[in-house]
Amino acid sequence: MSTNILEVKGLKTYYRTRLKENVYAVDGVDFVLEDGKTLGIAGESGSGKSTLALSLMGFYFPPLHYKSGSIHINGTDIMKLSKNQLRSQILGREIAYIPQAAMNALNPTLKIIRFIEDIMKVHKPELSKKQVWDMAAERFQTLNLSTKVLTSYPNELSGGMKQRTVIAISTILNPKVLIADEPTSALDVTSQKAVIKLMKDLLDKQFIRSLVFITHELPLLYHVTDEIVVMYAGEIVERGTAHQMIFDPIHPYTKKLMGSIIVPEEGMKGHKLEAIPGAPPNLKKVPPGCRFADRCSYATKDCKEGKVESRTAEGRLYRCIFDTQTLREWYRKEQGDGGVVAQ
Ligand SMILES: Nc1ncnc2c1ncn2[C@@H]1O[C@H](COP(=O)(O)OP(=O)(O)OP(=O)(O)O)[C@@H](O)[C@H]1O
Repeated sequence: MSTNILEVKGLKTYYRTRLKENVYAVDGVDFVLEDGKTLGIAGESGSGKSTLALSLMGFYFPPLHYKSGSIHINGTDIMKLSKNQLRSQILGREIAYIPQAAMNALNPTLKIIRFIEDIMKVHKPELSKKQVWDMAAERFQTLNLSTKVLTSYPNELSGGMKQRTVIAISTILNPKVLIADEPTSALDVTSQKAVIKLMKDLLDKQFIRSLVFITHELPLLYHVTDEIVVMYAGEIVERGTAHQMIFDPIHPYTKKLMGSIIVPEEGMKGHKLEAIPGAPPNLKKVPPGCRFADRCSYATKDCKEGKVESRTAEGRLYRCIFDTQTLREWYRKEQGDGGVVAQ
């Protein structure tokens, strides 16, 4: 029987700005991640991906606040834990998180081995310095990273190597889930591929069991994840298998997101490239109906005014008032309009 390593129900979190306004960045998110599975989270900048990641880790420090909902990590309700319990029992062991631009946050005055020693001092204090070195060297070798990296300073490493090193350090305790926020952004294509390969190696060698990979580049997820969710304005608007989401998106936003990609990935052929007109709604005051309605060419009065619930069809979930048949019919009529097909 499969178990859920991550279970999120009705999660709402928000930022309280200095002007005392609330930004509803994660606004009623539900999803589960089964043990052994990989999940991609995609969406435009500002859709709430990073806030969702921070929220999942229980990182509630002003201006970020928890409003409601539950987060279970491997069966534990993390909202019931103290900050200390969260740090000693969950973070690093059950779940590890690599924030955006983590590679640039490494203290430049410390050699890489020092970061690993610091983790071990907290989690495995019984290990000697030599044992920590041997363990780190073995792990780096297994992941095809040179052990020379361990004695290097962060600034001596290239961007791609720094990112792979951060990933290796963050997973040294074999967490069950790794949440990686934009781990490939700001890297050249070769380095991006090396990072993806490293993620796959971590999964294959069971150093991690599950992965949540966040990116604004939806097609990249095809190579690493079983399923993808697309976020828009703080909500999940569609969830399906990676293949469904990339080759047969149903929600008009996912469809447009795929149509706006600049560099189609291997195995995909881009159609007419088209930017998504307009901008996402202001998350301080979200519209009552579908949040994408103002940018959607199919939107009606009902979309703008009525509450739009998630619905399931063909094993996927999407938030739109139209059924899949109607949407597909419209897409067929506009064929060539921003779709992506398998080559
Ligand atoms: N510290 C903050 N204070 C107030 N609002 C914030 C803060 N950080 C983010 N936000 C707002 O929360 C919303 C969600 O932002 P978030 O960074 O989670 O989006 P994202 O999808 O991860 O975007 P990106 O890909 O650019 O990181 C946005 O409207 C953003 O402006």
